[in-house]
Amino acid sequence: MANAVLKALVLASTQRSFHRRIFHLSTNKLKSLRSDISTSNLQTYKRKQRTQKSHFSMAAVSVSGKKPITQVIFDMDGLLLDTEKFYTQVQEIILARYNKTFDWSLKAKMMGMKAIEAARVFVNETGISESLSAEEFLVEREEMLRDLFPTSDLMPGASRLIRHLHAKGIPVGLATGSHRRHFELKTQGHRELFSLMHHVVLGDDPEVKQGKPSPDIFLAAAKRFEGGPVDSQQILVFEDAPSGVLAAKNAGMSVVMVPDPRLDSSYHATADQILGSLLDFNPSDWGLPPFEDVEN
Ligand SMILES: O=P(O)(O)OC[C@H](O)CO
Ligand SMILES: [Mg+2]
Repeated sequence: MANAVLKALVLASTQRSFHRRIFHLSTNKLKSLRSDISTSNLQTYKRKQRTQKSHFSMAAVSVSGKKPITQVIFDMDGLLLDTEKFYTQVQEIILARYNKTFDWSLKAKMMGMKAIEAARVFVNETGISESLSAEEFLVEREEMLRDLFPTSDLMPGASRLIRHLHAKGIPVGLATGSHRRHFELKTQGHRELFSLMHHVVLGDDPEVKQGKPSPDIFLAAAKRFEGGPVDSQQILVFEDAPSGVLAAKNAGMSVVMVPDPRLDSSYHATADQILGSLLDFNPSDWGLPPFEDVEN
Protein backbone atom coordinates (compact mmCIF):
# COMPACT_ATOMS: atom_id res chain seq x y z
CA MET A 1 0.00 0.00 0.00
CA ALA A 2 2.76 2.39 1.03
CA ASN A 3 4.59 1.50 -2.14
CA ALA A 4 1.52 2.26 -4.23
CA VAL A 5 1.19 5.68 -2.64
CA LEU A 6 4.84 6.38 -3.22
CA LYS A 7 4.59 5.30 -6.85
CA ALA A 8 1.71 7.71 -7.32
CA LEU A 9 3.75 10.51 -5.81
CA VAL A 10 6.77 9.82 -7.93
CA LEU A 11 4.64 9.64 -11.03
CA ALA A 12 3.08 12.94 -10.14
CA SER A 13 6.53 14.44 -9.64
CA THR A 14 7.32 13.81 -13.25
CA GLN A 15 4.19 15.64 -14.26
CA ARG A 16 4.98 19.25 -13.63
CA SER A 17 1.33 20.09 -13.07
CA PHE A 18 1.67 18.56 -9.61
CA HIS A 19 2.62 20.74 -6.64
CA ARG A 20 6.33 21.14 -7.32
CA ARG A 21 7.09 22.21 -3.79
CA ILE A 22 7.36 18.62 -2.66
CA PHE A 23 10.00 17.82 -5.19
CA HIS A 24 11.94 20.98 -4.70
CA LEU A 25 12.57 19.69 -1.21
CA SER A 26 15.36 17.47 -2.36
CA THR A 27 15.96 16.22 -5.83
CA ASN A 28 18.54 13.75 -4.59
CA LYS A 29 16.19 12.25 -2.05
CA LEU A 30 13.54 11.91 -4.69
CA LYS A 31 15.97 10.25 -7.06
CA SER A 32 16.94 7.76 -4.42
CA LEU A 33 13.28 7.04 -3.65
CA ARG A 34 12.74 6.40 -7.34
CA SER A 35 15.55 3.87 -7.40
CA ASP A 36 14.06 2.19 -4.34
CA ILE A 37 10.83 1.67 -6.23
CA SER A 38 12.50 0.35 -9.31
CA THR A 39 14.17 -2.34 -7.22
CA SER A 40 10.98 -2.86 -5.25
CA ASN A 41 13.03 -2.50 -2.13
CA LEU A 42 10.28 -1.81 0.34
CA GLN A 43 12.59 -2.24 3.30
CA THR A 44 14.88 0.48 2.06
CA TYR A 45 11.95 2.71 1.28
CA LYS A 46 10.46 2.26 4.72
CA ARG A 47 13.75 3.10 6.37
CA LYS A 48 14.10 6.22 4.24
CA GLN A 49 10.51 7.14 4.88
CA ARG A 50 11.28 7.18 8.59
CA THR A 51 14.35 9.39 8.19
CA GLN A 52 12.61 11.67 5.72
CA LYS A 53 9.37 11.89 7.63
CA SER A 54 8.89 15.60 7.15
CA HIS A 55 9.39 15.38 3.40
CA PHE A 56 7.01 12.51 2.98
CA SER A 57 4.31 13.94 5.21
CA MET A 58 4.53 17.19 3.27
CA ALA A 59 3.87 15.24 0.11
CA ALA A 60 0.97 13.41 1.64
CA VAL A 61 -0.59 16.63 2.86
CA SER A 62 -0.25 18.18 -0.57
CA VAL A 63 -1.99 15.25 -2.17
CA SER A 64 -4.91 15.58 0.20
CA GLY A 65 -5.00 19.34 -0.44
CA LYS A 66 -3.52 22.09 1.69
CA LYS A 67 -4.99 25.48 2.32
CA PRO A 68 -3.69 28.02 -0.18
CA ILE A 69 -0.96 30.43 0.83
CA THR A 70 -2.46 33.91 1.09
CA GLN A 71 0.17 35.82 3.08
CA VAL A 72 3.96 35.80 3.28
CA ILE A 73 6.23 36.71 6.19
CA PHE A 74 9.92 37.43 5.70
CA ASP A 75 12.74 37.20 8.17
CA MET A 76 15.29 39.97 7.68
CA ASP A 77 18.89 39.33 8.79
CA GLY A 78 20.64 36.82 6.58
CA LEU A 79 17.50 36.38 4.47
CA LEU A 80 16.69 39.79 2.98
CA LEU A 81 19.77 41.66 4.18
CA ASP A 82 23.36 40.46 4.20
CA THR A 83 23.85 41.41 7.84
CA GLU A 84 24.75 38.09 9.45
CA LYS A 85 28.33 38.61 8.27
CA PHE A 86 28.59 41.71 10.45
CA TYR A 87 27.62 39.78 13.58
CA THR A 88 30.12 37.08 12.68
CA GLN A 89 32.90 39.60 12.06
CA VAL A 90 32.40 41.42 15.35
CA GLN A 91 32.01 38.25 17.38
CA GLU A 92 35.22 36.85 15.93
CA ILE A 93 37.05 40.00 17.02
CA ILE A 94 35.68 39.81 20.56
CA LEU A 95 36.45 36.10 20.97
CA ALA A 96 39.98 36.47 19.62
CA ARG A 97 40.75 38.50 22.74
CA TYR A 98 40.07 35.38 24.76
CA ASN A 99 42.11 33.20 22.38
CA LYS A 100 38.95 31.52 21.17
CA THR A 101 37.46 31.13 17.71
CA PHE A 102 33.91 31.73 16.59
CA ASP A 103 32.49 28.88 14.54
CA TRP A 104 29.31 27.96 12.72
CA SER A 105 28.05 25.62 15.41
CA LEU A 106 27.87 28.60 17.77
CA LYS A 107 26.59 30.87 15.01
CA ALA A 108 23.74 28.42 14.36
CA LYS A 109 22.62 28.69 17.98
CA MET A 110 22.67 32.50 18.04
CA MET A 111 21.30 33.64 14.72
CA GLY A 112 17.71 34.82 14.60
CA MET A 113 17.48 35.40 18.34
CA LYS A 114 16.81 38.65 20.14
CA ALA A 115 20.05 40.45 21.00
CA ILE A 116 20.10 39.68 24.73
CA GLU A 117 19.15 36.03 24.19
CA ALA A 118 21.92 35.61 21.61
CA ALA A 119 24.38 37.40 23.91
CA ARG A 120 23.67 34.95 26.74
CA VAL A 121 24.26 32.02 24.40
CA PHE A 122 27.52 33.61 23.26
CA VAL A 123 29.11 34.21 26.67
CA ASN A 124 27.89 30.91 28.13
CA GLU A 125 28.79 28.64 25.21
CA THR A 126 32.25 30.15 24.86
CA GLY A 127 32.88 29.99 28.60
CA ILE A 128 33.76 33.68 28.92
CA SER A 129 30.80 34.70 31.08
CA GLU A 130 33.04 35.21 34.13
CA SER A 131 35.04 37.81 32.23
CA LEU A 132 32.34 39.32 30.05
CA SER A 133 28.64 39.44 30.90
CA ALA A 134 25.97 39.24 28.19
CA GLU A 135 25.17 42.91 28.80
CA GLU A 136 28.84 43.97 28.49
CA PHE A 137 29.17 41.92 25.34
CA LEU A 138 26.22 43.78 23.80
CA VAL A 139 27.71 47.18 24.65
CA GLU A 140 31.01 46.22 23.10
CA ARG A 141 29.42 44.65 20.02
CA GLU A 142 27.18 47.65 19.54
CA GLU A 143 30.03 50.07 18.94
CA MET A 144 31.24 48.09 15.97
CA LEU A 145 27.82 47.12 14.61
CA ARG A 146 26.43 50.63 14.42
CA ASP A 147 29.07 51.55 11.86
CA LEU A 148 28.55 48.38 9.83
CA PHE A 149 24.74 48.16 9.68
CA PRO A 150 24.17 51.21 7.47
CA THR A 151 26.28 49.50 4.79
CA SER A 152 23.90 46.50 4.62
CA ASP A 153 23.31 45.04 1.17
CA LEU A 154 20.25 43.15 -0.02
CA MET A 155 20.54 39.39 -0.44
CA PRO A 156 20.20 38.11 -4.04
CA GLY A 157 16.58 37.89 -5.13
CA ALA A 158 15.18 39.76 -2.12
CA SER A 159 14.07 42.85 -3.98
CA ARG A 160 12.65 40.88 -6.89
CA LEU A 161 10.56 38.61 -4.66
CA ILE A 162 9.18 41.34 -2.39
CA ARG A 163 8.27 43.51 -5.37
CA HIS A 164 6.68 40.60 -7.17
CA LEU A 165 4.46 39.56 -4.26
CA HIS A 166 3.51 43.16 -3.57
CA ALA A 167 2.65 43.77 -7.23
CA LYS A 168 0.49 40.64 -7.27
CA GLY A 169 -1.42 41.74 -4.19
CA ILE A 170 0.00 39.13 -1.82
CA PRO A 171 0.37 40.87 1.55
CA VAL A 172 3.89 40.59 2.93
CA GLY A 173 5.05 41.19 6.49
CA LEU A 174 8.41 41.22 8.24
CA ALA A 175 9.30 39.39 11.47
CA THR A 176 12.82 40.10 12.66
CA GLY A 177 14.59 39.52 15.95
CA SER A 178 16.30 42.87 15.40
CA HIS A 179 15.20 45.68 17.71
CA ARG A 180 14.02 49.05 16.45
CA ARG A 181 17.38 50.85 16.52
CA HIS A 182 19.14 48.11 14.56
CA PHE A 183 16.24 47.79 12.15
CA GLU A 184 16.49 51.49 11.31
CA LEU A 185 20.26 51.31 10.77
CA LYS A 186 20.10 48.17 8.65
CA THR A 187 17.28 49.36 6.40
CA GLN A 188 18.32 52.97 5.96
CA GLY A 189 19.55 52.32 2.43
CA HIS A 190 16.46 50.29 1.50
CA ARG A 191 13.55 52.32 2.82
CA GLU A 192 11.43 52.16 -0.31
CA LEU A 193 11.66 48.36 -0.52
CA PHE A 194 10.81 47.84 3.14
CA SER A 195 7.88 50.26 2.79
CA LEU A 196 6.21 47.54 0.68
CA MET A 197 5.78 45.46 3.84
CA HIS A 198 2.24 45.55 5.14
CA HIS A 199 3.70 45.59 8.64
CA VAL A 200 6.91 44.95 10.50
CA VAL A 201 7.23 43.10 13.81
CA LEU A 202 10.51 43.69 15.63
CA GLY A 203 12.26 41.80 18.39
CA ASP A 204 11.50 44.53 20.94
CA ASP A 205 7.78 44.56 20.13
CA PRO A 206 5.78 44.23 23.39
CA GLU A 207 3.91 41.26 21.94
CA VAL A 208 7.14 39.35 21.34
CA LYS A 209 7.69 38.04 24.85
CA GLN A 210 10.27 35.50 23.74
CA GLY A 211 12.45 35.52 20.66
CA LYS A 212 12.70 32.79 18.03
CA PRO A 213 12.32 29.75 18.34
CA SER A 214 9.24 30.87 20.28
CA PRO A 215 6.35 31.39 17.84
CA ASP A 216 5.53 34.80 19.41
CA ILE A 217 6.89 36.95 16.59
CA PHE A 218 5.18 35.02 13.79
CA LEU A 219 1.87 34.85 15.64
CA ALA A 220 2.05 38.62 16.22
CA ALA A 221 2.79 39.12 12.52
CA ALA A 222 -0.16 36.89 11.56
CA LYS A 223 -2.49 39.04 13.66
CA ARG A 224 -1.50 42.27 11.97
CA PHE A 225 -2.52 41.45 8.43
CA GLU A 226 -5.82 42.93 7.24
CA GLY A 227 -8.64 40.97 8.83
CA GLY A 228 -6.12 39.11 11.03
CA PRO A 229 -5.27 36.86 12.62
CA VAL A 230 -4.62 35.03 9.40
CA ASP A 231 -4.77 31.23 9.62
CA SER A 232 -1.17 30.06 10.18
CA GLN A 233 -1.65 27.33 7.57
CA GLN A 234 -2.10 30.01 4.93
CA ILE A 235 1.14 31.78 5.74
CA LEU A 236 4.46 31.07 4.09
CA VAL A 237 7.58 32.13 6.01
CA PHE A 238 11.05 32.71 4.58
CA GLU A 239 13.88 32.15 7.05
CA ASP A 240 17.62 31.58 7.14
CA ALA A 241 18.14 30.65 10.80
CA PRO A 242 17.45 27.36 12.59
CA SER A 243 15.70 29.23 15.42
CA GLY A 244 13.58 31.11 12.90
CA VAL A 245 12.51 27.98 11.05
CA LEU A 246 11.52 26.39 14.36
CA ALA A 247 9.61 29.52 15.40
CA ALA A 248 7.59 29.47 12.20
CA LYS A 249 6.88 25.75 12.53
CA ASN A 250 5.93 26.30 16.17
CA ALA A 251 3.45 28.88 14.88
CA GLY A 252 1.99 26.27 12.50
CA MET A 253 3.27 27.93 9.32
CA SER A 254 5.05 26.60 6.23
CA VAL A 255 8.70 27.54 5.90
CA VAL A 256 11.10 28.03 3.04
CA MET A 257 14.64 28.04 4.39
CA VAL A 258 17.49 29.78 2.60
CA PRO A 259 20.41 28.69 4.75
CA ASP A 260 23.97 29.91 4.59
CA PRO A 261 25.96 27.08 2.96
CA ARG A 262 28.20 26.95 6.04
CA LEU A 263 25.29 25.99 8.28
CA ASP A 264 25.24 22.29 9.11
CA SER A 265 22.72 20.53 6.90
CA SER A 266 21.17 18.78 9.91
CA TYR A 267 19.33 22.07 10.44
CA HIS A 268 17.53 21.73 7.11
CA ALA A 269 15.20 18.93 8.16
CA THR A 270 12.60 21.11 9.89
CA ALA A 271 11.94 23.34 6.88
CA ASP A 272 9.41 22.51 4.17
CA GLN A 273 11.68 23.65 1.36
CA ILE A 274 15.38 24.44 1.15
CA LEU A 275 16.71 26.90 -1.40
CA GLY A 276 20.22 28.03 -2.24
CA SER A 277 19.02 31.58 -2.80
CA LEU A 278 15.80 33.57 -3.00
CA LEU A 279 16.49 33.67 -6.74
CA ASP A 280 15.65 29.95 -6.82
CA PHE A 281 12.17 30.45 -5.40
CA ASN A 282 9.39 29.36 -7.70
CA PRO A 283 6.10 30.96 -6.52
CA SER A 284 4.10 28.29 -8.37
CA ASP A 285 5.46 25.67 -5.95
CA TRP A 286 3.25 27.30 -3.36
CA GLY A 287 0.31 28.24 -5.55
CA LEU A 288 1.49 31.87 -5.69
CA PRO A 289 1.44 33.94 -8.90
CA PRO A 290 4.43 33.12 -11.11
CA PHE A 291 7.17 35.58 -12.01
CA GLU A 292 6.63 37.22 -15.34
CA ASP A 293 10.30 38.05 -15.83
CA VAL A 294 12.52 35.05 -16.17
CA GLU A 295 15.82 36.84 -16.23
CA ASN A 296 15.74 39.10 -13.20
O1 LIG B 1 17.25 37.02 11.43
P1 LIG B 1 16.45 38.07 12.07
O2 LIG B 1 15.98 39.14 11.13
O3 LIG B 1 15.35 37.56 12.95
O4 LIG B 1 17.45 38.88 13.07
C1 LIG B 1 17.93 38.29 14.21
C2 LIG B 1 19.18 38.94 14.73
O5 LIG B 1 19.04 40.29 14.85
C3 LIG B 1 20.38 38.58 13.92
O6 LIG B 1 20.67 37.20 14.00
MG1 LIG C 1 17.58 35.67 9.86
